[in-house]
Amino acid sequence: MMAEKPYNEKLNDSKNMPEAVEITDSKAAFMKEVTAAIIRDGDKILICQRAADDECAMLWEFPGGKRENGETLEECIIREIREELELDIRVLGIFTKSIYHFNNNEIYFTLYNAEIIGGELQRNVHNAVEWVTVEEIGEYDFMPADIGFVEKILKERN
Ligand SMILES: Nc1nc2c([nH]c(=O)n2[C@H]2C[C@H](O)[C@@H](COP(=O)(O)OP(=O)(O)OP(=O)(O)O)O2)c(=O)[nH]1
Repeated sequence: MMAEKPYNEKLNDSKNMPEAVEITDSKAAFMKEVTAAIIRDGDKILICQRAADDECAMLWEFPGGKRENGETLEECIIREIREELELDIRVLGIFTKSIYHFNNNEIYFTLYNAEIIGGELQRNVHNAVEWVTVEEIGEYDFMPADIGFVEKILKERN
């Protein structure tokens, strides 16, 4: 059993990340594979605010969600973006992977770079969606697990 990590401990260690994680029933209760996307249009990035009645209400995030059984991580991000925003995306590559620990949970994140190839933006689950520049993104209150991602975006802006 892995020792519990402090709430805000983040690991951004892609070297140790497997491409996909086999989740057995005994692990499923505390381990999630989550995909999210940095969707860019010109110099803007699409960010989303979680709904008021949601886990982590009103914090900002990159759109995405949990992998379902039988789908790959790429299929997962394409499905989630379609469900949440009614956009069709093309995955351009992996921006980063990380493992985030909180309470007794582990989230295996894969954050993709993606571009829109179709659809009309709808807000099916979020409280708000905004297109922001890299200069503006630091002003938003992101989910704890995303703070490292935002820092990496800021660092790589040039
Ligand atoms: N989509 C997304 N989830 C994030 C981010 N940061 C972060 O900590 N999370 C967490 C919140 C959840 O515990 C988990 C994914 O949640 P979700 O609620 O979006 O997943 P889902 O669409 O599959 O949701 P559901 O069907 O279970 O309601 O990852 C992020 O940037 N994007």
